[in-house]
Amino acid sequence: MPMLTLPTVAQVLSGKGGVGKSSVTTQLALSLSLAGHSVGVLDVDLTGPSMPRMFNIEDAKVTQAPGGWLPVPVHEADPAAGVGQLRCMSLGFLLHGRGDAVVWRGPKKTAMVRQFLSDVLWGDVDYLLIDTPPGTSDEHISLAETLLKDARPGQVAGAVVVTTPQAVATADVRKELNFCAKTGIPVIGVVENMAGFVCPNCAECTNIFSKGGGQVMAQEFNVRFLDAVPIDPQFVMLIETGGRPTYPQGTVVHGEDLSAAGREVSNEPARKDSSLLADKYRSCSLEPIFKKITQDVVAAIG
Ligand SMILES: Nc1ncnc2c1ncn2[C@@H]1O[C@H](COP(=O)(O)OP(=O)(O)OP(=O)(O)O)[C@@H](O)[C@H]1O
Ligand code: SF4
Repeated sequence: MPMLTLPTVAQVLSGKGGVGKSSVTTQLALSLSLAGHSVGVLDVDLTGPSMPRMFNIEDAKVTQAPGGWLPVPVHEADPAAGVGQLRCMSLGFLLHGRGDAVVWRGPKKTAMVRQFLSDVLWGDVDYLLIDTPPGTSDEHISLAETLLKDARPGQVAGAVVVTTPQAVATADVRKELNFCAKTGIPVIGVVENMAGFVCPNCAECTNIFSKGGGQVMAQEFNVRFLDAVPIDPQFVMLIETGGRPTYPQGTVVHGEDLSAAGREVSNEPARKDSSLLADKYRSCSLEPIFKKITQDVVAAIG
């Protein structure tokens, strides 16, 4: 296999499922692109690809061009506004239906990961973020083998490791940090996600999943602690709907409050440029935290 021509690569990893890897990947990508960088996101969560939904580009199709696949644009660059382009590649775009199950054995997953790393035409992208499935499965081993064997020196920036604070999560995430050490993947830092819930009414912080577990783990492994990200109901909506328009607060039809469940306005024409997502991201209370995490990641990558 020839040397990879990828831009700087950072993987988002966690030994535990559901801790927010895909959410963190999405926010890092938006934060980087809104800071003017050109960004690619590769979704190697082959059995549960969530990037197309999170970016609100579920119905997009990947185009085959001479030399490889063209990734799907999330938004285009807008130099006047200081915004860089954002592109995404996911197996989700290649499946026939949204509910299709991917039941593949290891060799097929390995082949797909290698193909994603070599055959996607990212173009002029500054950073490539890779969203991974939980654990240390076939996808992780194939990624590590391919990147460390075929990448140029310095091309693989390392891993952002996501955990939630409680011991049951950090126990699994410790295994991921040991995996990084064994395979030689540098750890950029640890994000402690879902660290407390700040009440929107009284600003009281309740530590639903305990607190500080990610920070303690980072100290133990002598790696950078990037930040703690609280639980934010507005953020769930942003991630769940991919920025799609939802009914405004207090929309009651036939006695049903459509805004309460964050129901989407289905007849609203789709905004192809996903600028809605960027707008909602900017107004989310977690934006300053992700902005700081992104700056620290960029500083660490150098
Ligand atoms: N800080 C947060 N505040 C509120 N909700 C969050 C936060 N982080 C993640 N979530 C929500 O938690 C759920 C799981 O997040 P996500 O899909 O990013 O996790 P994951 O680790 O990628 O999952 P998987 O292991 O299935 O790939 C999503 O519904 C997301 O909206
Ligand atoms: S103090 Fe508790 S009950 Fe009161 S508004 Fe805040 S979270 Fe809700």
